[in-house]
Amino acid sequence: MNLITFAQSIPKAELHLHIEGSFEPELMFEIARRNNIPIPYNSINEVKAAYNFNNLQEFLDIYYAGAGVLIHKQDFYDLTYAYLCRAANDNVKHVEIFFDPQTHTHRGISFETVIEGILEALHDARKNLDLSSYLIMSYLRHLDEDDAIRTLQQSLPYRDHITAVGLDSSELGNPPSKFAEVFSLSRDQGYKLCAHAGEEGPAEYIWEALTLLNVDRIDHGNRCLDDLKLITELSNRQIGLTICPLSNDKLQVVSDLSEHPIKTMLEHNLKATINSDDPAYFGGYINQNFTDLITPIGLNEQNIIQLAKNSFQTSFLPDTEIETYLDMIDNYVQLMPQ
Ligand SMILES: Nc1ncnc2[nH]cnc12
Ligand SMILES: [Zn+2]
Repeated sequence: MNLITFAQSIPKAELHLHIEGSFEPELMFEIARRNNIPIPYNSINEVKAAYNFNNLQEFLDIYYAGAGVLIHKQDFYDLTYAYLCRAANDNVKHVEIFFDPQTHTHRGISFETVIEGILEALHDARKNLDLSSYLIMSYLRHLDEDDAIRTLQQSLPYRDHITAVGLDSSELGNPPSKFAEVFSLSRDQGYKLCAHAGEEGPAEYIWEALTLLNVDRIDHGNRCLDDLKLITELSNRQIGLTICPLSNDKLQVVSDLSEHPIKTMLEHNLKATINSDDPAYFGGYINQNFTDLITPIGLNEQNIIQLAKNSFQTSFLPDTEIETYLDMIDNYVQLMPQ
């Protein structure tokens, strides 16, 4: 079996996926049409041509505009179910999905509409696709902390359906320290914690996420490699890093995929994982992220096995379920044809 097929077929978890970032242009056109919302593009090709970004903010401007056509519970259901089908097709067994409630509540869409559409799709995928899933509610860091606290309060009726909270959007100038209180309140509610840090922001933001927010996992974290002490801390504590190679390439976090640091991270014993972030905008889902790295950085079979194991080991699943998935990977490796 060649390495590409090996990476595509290995059981894996996806831990860094913004549901709004899985909005394919075809579905965007369809939902815009049925909701009677004009969009500033004449064709799918015109949309795709606009997906050319010099940095995170240029992407976010287009991403928030795209999310603006989502109005009804059915829209959120369709968006989520479409992603889950693609994930299952990539041999993803468990997903931990971000949603950005404030992106929608600020447009007058209720928290209930958003979450109920998403939860119904997650439920159907458990049944129809045998796909396990958790939901992560992400606070928008370009807004203030009081807004995040109001969002936390809105989430409480759904407490049992949300596993963790996250922190995303424009990183530079919006350090984790701005959100220390809402993260502490979220932990009091029993939510697990993660935060985007060190994507465009400095290693210092990763320290803040660890020491001021007390996160269980870091999203991205690329810039940890600038700080030897931080590498040691992350490695000693085996903190998960949800790395997104195609995102890093498209947002110019790395100059070229051949410069991608994930292999170096594994060499430092960091718990790196591969994820797709916003696959509709960055050119591919999780398997594309694996396979596009194989040649440019020389990802080998052992690296692929390690990345797949890391994805379950750093998930929010209970230990017994993690063990079951690790056994599934071992069986897959043992039984694969040479
Ligand atoms: N890569 C990313 N970084 C920060 N916020 C995001 N929201 C969606 N994708 C994001
Ligand atoms: Zn992200």
